[in-house]
Amino acid sequence: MTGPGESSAEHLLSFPNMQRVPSPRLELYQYRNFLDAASCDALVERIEAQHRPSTIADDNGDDLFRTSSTCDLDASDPIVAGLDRLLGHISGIHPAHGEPLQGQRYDVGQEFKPHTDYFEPNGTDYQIHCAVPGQRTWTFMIYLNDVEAGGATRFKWLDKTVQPERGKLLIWNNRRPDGMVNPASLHHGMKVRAGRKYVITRWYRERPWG
Ligand SMILES: O=C(O)CCC(=O)C(=O)O
Ligand SMILES: [Fe+2]
Repeated sequence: MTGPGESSAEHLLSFPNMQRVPSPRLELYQYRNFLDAASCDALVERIEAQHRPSTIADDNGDDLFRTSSTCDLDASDPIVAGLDRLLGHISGIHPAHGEPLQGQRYDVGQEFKPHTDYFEPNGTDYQIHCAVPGQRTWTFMIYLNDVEAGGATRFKWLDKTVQPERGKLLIWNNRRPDGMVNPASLHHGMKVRAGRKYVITRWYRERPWG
C-alpha cells in the first residue's frame, strides 16, 4: 500500500523501460530515453530564456553549496503541461502533489554539493516549508542533454554515480519504507567540467502543494 503523494516499486516497474538500480539502502530507478529529443531541446530553450541563481532551503553558510541557475517553468506552457501529465502517469502520483516544475542549468565549475532533497525534520525551517504540503516524498529528475564532461549525480552512500544522458529519467524515494527520511538518498550534482548541463526537477509532497 502506498499513501497519497507516494509512488511504488510495483507501479514504476510496470513500465518495461524502468530499471531499478540495485541497492538495499535506497529505492532508485532509471528510465533511459524517457523524454524525446525535441522535448528536451524545447525545455533547454525555456531554461536559457529565463533563469535565476539557484537557492537552498536551509541556508548552511556555504555560498558555493549550490552554484547553478534555476528556471521556474510556466505551468501553462504546453511543453511543461505535457511533461507534468507524463510524470503523473509514470509516478502514479496525482499532479497536485508536485511542486512546480523547475529547470536547472550548470555551467562549467558549477555544482550542487552533497545534500538530501527532504527537509530536516528537526531543522529550523521545517515548518515554513512543510506545514501545508508536508515532507518531500519522491524526486523525479530528467537530464535534458549529454554533458561534454562532468555533471554526474553521485550517491555516495551507494557508491553509485549516474551519468547525465539526454532524456534519462532518474527517480528516487526520499523516505524509507517505514516513512522516515532516508539519509542514503544523499546525492551530489557534481561539477560540470566542459559544456553545460540541464536538468528538470520535480519534487513530490505528502499533501497537495496548494
Ligand atoms: O543536478 C544534479 O545532478 C542533481 C540535482 C539535485 O540534486 C537537485 O536539484 O536537488
Ligand atoms: Fe537534490
